[in-house]
Amino acid sequence: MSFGKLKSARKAREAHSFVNPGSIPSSAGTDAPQSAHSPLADHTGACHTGSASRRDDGGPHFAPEAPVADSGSTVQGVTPSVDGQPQAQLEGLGIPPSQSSEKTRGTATSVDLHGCHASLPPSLEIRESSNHGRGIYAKTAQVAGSVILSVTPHVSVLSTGNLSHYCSACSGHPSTAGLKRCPKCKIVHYCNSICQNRDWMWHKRECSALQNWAASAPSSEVSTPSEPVRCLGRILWGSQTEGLDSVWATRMLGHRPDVTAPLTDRNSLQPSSFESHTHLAHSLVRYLSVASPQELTPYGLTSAGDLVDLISRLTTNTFTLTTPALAPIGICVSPTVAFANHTCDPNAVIVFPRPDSSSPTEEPRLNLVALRDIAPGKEVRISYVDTTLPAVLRQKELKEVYSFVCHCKACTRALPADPRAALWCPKQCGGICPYPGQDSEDPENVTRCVKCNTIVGDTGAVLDAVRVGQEALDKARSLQLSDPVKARQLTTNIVPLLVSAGLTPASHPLLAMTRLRQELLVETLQGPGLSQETLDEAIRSAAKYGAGIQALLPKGHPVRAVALGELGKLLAVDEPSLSPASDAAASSRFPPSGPARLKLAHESLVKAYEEMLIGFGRQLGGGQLGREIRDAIVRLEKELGVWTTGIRNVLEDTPAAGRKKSEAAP
Ligand SMILES: C[S@@+](CC[C@H](N)C(=O)[O-])C[C@H]1O[C@@H](n2cnc3c(N)ncnc32)[C@H](O)[C@@H]1O
Repeated sequence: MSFGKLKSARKAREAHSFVNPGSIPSSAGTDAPQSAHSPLADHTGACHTGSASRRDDGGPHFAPEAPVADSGSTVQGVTPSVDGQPQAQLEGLGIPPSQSSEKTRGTATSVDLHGCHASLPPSLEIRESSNHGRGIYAKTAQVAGSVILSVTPHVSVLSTGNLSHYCSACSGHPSTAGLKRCPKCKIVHYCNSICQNRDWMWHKRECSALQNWAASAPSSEVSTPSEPVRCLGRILWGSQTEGLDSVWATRMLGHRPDVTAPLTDRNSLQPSSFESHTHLAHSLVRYLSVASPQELTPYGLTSAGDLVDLISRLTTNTFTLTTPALAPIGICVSPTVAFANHTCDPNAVIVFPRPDSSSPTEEPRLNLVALRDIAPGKEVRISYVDTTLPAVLRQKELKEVYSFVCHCKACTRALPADPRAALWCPKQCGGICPYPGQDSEDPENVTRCVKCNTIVGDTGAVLDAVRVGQEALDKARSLQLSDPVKARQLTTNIVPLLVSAGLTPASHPLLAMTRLRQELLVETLQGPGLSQETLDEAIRSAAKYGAGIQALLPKGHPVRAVALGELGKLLAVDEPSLSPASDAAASSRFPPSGPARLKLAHESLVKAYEEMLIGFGRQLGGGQLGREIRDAIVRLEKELGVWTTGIRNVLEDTPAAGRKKSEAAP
């Protein structure tokens, strides 16, 4: 199989995360390119903002639905911008400090949506509970793999680094014809004039704002505003277009608490987020060319505080926009899906599968898919964070970004050891030991195998390895694009260190490091210098990552399906140098060579396809990725057939040839 097929999967870095709901990845400067949630986080991200839908005439407009809280991903991690705004201007905006406030919520039952969420099918309803507000509930049974809800997000924007690689209207990634650049701003790109015309209503005002921003940017690195800024721009211009009194705009901007009282405002901000929100507010006013808070009135905002409220809602209610293979490429807002609440053991996920049947004018299409059967009356829950992370890290993110403490079973259940934070038993009995506590000075700070009770000797060394691993992971991620060679070298050094410290493949940060290593190795395979050694090392990383993921995520989880698919694709790549059949060592080596390797590839791809039918929607055929995997299976079966036929011929020919020879002998 040719190598090109790998490319589509290669950047599916965190699969998990926010919606990706899971997420808007935390990225550095406000105006530095930001990525969405980590892919591993369950892709979930919700939004709190309003909704807009496309008109039949092709022009976008805001639907008459009110915005609601979204879940999912978020503009978390929006940090101070580097746009050159002097800090003193922050005070000038008069943004008030965070205060605590008490939220009152009704107890129980169905919520009157005031006709605001026409996109909600009859199989679902919104109910409100006393402890986590409104949520999506199944009215009828939902089977694992069924699409519970499918909507075109009201607003979606690409992350800055992806603006020239994906279409700003449909988020497509045309491989052959290439993308056409907007001749005016020279920043956004489209598949063709259909996509360009469809986006014009959104892009019209954005186009001049982008040009103004670039003209005043202090350097080329910050010549494009970050995606949260561009997303907010589209939301505000959209509110004006639709009318500030429209249901969408009023809910979006918090004008009508009778229709919806957004859960998130500046009062629920964590102190850690306040600075980043303030910087985002600064970037936004610059983008809108607003010189004072008074000039925000045409957008329905009466003060800088209103602006911070809006940013807070965006932060907790934005979903990560991903490719069909879960690579985060931007953010989007869907007020209806934003009703979905969080759990670390979700029964649903958000994906963007792009099935064969999809029309580019409806893409990007967000699909909420059931991961397991959901009985009538049960709440449909997604995860806002990467569920492969240990509870302590999940809780930290939920608190900082979404301002709540998760009390789900995965967070509260007293497990003897969570595989996300575990070591192998030092006696190698097959059991695992939980990570020791943080206080390595404490003589009582022991950890033991949950199976045979053996005590881990040097807990300090384990804690050191975990800390060094986390630092190296952060560093390698930050270098991934700018200096991939250095990033790869870091993974080469650190993975063995974590393994020798005893960490299991599913534990953090080893799992994430293995994944990053796989990505970086796959990058090097794209060029002409494909070596057997690098290919095999990429396969080993993919296999270890796959084993870790399978220990943590349920069957059918899209992240797990993608991991299996990537392993299968790597195994199916033509080997640059086949091991000679006589090489005795080759029979016990992983990965195997020749037909054994192809068989393994076939097994992985078939498993991946079965799981994709769940995670990416059975009625969508697993989406674009499912289609690709199915085609890869067919190609591989042909290839395996050739091998099998070749072997059969050799077996059949040998005695026959011998027979012929002896028959011919005088
Ligand atoms: C995207 S909204 C979800 C819809 C929200 N419940 C509402 O009524 O609008 C995200 C917010 O819902 C609340 N939430 C979601 N999941 C929760 C959970 N498991 N426990 C407590 N609060 C939760 C938090 O306030 C969070 O910031």
